[in-house]
Amino acid sequence: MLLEIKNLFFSHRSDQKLFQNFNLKVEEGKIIALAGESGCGKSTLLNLIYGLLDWDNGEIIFDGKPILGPKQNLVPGEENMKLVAQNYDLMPYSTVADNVGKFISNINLDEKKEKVQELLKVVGLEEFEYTLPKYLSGGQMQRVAIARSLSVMPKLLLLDEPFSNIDFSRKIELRERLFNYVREKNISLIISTHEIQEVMPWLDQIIVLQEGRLIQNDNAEETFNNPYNQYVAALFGEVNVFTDEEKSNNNLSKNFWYPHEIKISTEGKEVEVLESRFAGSYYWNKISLQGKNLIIYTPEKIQGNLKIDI
Ligand SMILES: Nc1ncnc2c1ncn2[C@@H]1O[C@H](COP(=O)(O)OP(=O)(O)OP(=O)(O)O)[C@@H](O)[C@H]1O
Repeated sequence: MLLEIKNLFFSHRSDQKLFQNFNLKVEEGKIIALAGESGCGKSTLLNLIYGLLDWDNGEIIFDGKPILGPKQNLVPGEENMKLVAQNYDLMPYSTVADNVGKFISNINLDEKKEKVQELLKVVGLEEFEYTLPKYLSGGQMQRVAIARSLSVMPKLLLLDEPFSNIDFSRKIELRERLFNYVREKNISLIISTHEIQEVMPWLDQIIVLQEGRLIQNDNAEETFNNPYNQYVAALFGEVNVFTDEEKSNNNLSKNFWYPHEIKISTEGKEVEVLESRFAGSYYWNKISLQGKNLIIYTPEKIQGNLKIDI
């Protein structure tokens, strides 16, 4: 096991109960998303794993050794682990290349230069090699910090919202190159995100936190298809929720239905279309099933009274 958290208790303040007897095991070589709504404890958990916070009770074991908080370990951080936090901590008077190469040994300068080039390519910053961080955008600085963290070939890389400042088209390129790179180098990755859809295709596992509790820990498909509760389902976007009573009254197989799962059909339950709006690659529709409003996506605009398959 690469990482094991055992019976961890931690709160930022005495009136807060964030992690209460928290347990987690992470195997080597996995790409894992740490998901959950804002404030659920994602950044805190990454900081705990990296040894930046002192916890009240419990253990964090990384690569067979206990992680120590700042009270016991004056220079936080582990040799085989890197954290890219939301502040990127770049050296302001050094170029992008020097920042990326900060942790790479100077013994073989040609090799170092090659490695820096390779990493700049992964994050798409080849043209900014000689630029100083102050001339970079927030998203570019974030990418420099990611490249620097990869330079040491950590066994475990912790990325806190790595795409938060990066625009959509760049994000698509970056995520593919980044995930392929860590996979190729067998670097385990824990990436915190509240945009789970953005990283889904690359994930081995999703860990869902709700107010400091681990409520689901499954592969992406299982988490999507069998969300533990409404909170988990809602991480994937809009969701229609049926109570147990509504589920049995309507003879449904499950409580949570994503909009794309409910289809217009020639036979089925009668519904009234309340709204139908263009949403790009689909129409977003609000329909009423015996007074219960549902959201469904359709390829065409719909109206009037129709039937649905659910
Ligand atoms: N230094 C701190 N002192 C006191 N409370 C804190 C501190 N840092 C975080 N918190 C609180 O702890 C809880 C968890 O915060 P954390 O930043 O870990 O959440 P998060 O899931 O990473 O949120 P986001 O997605 O918005 O980054 C929140 O309620 C937050 O207000």
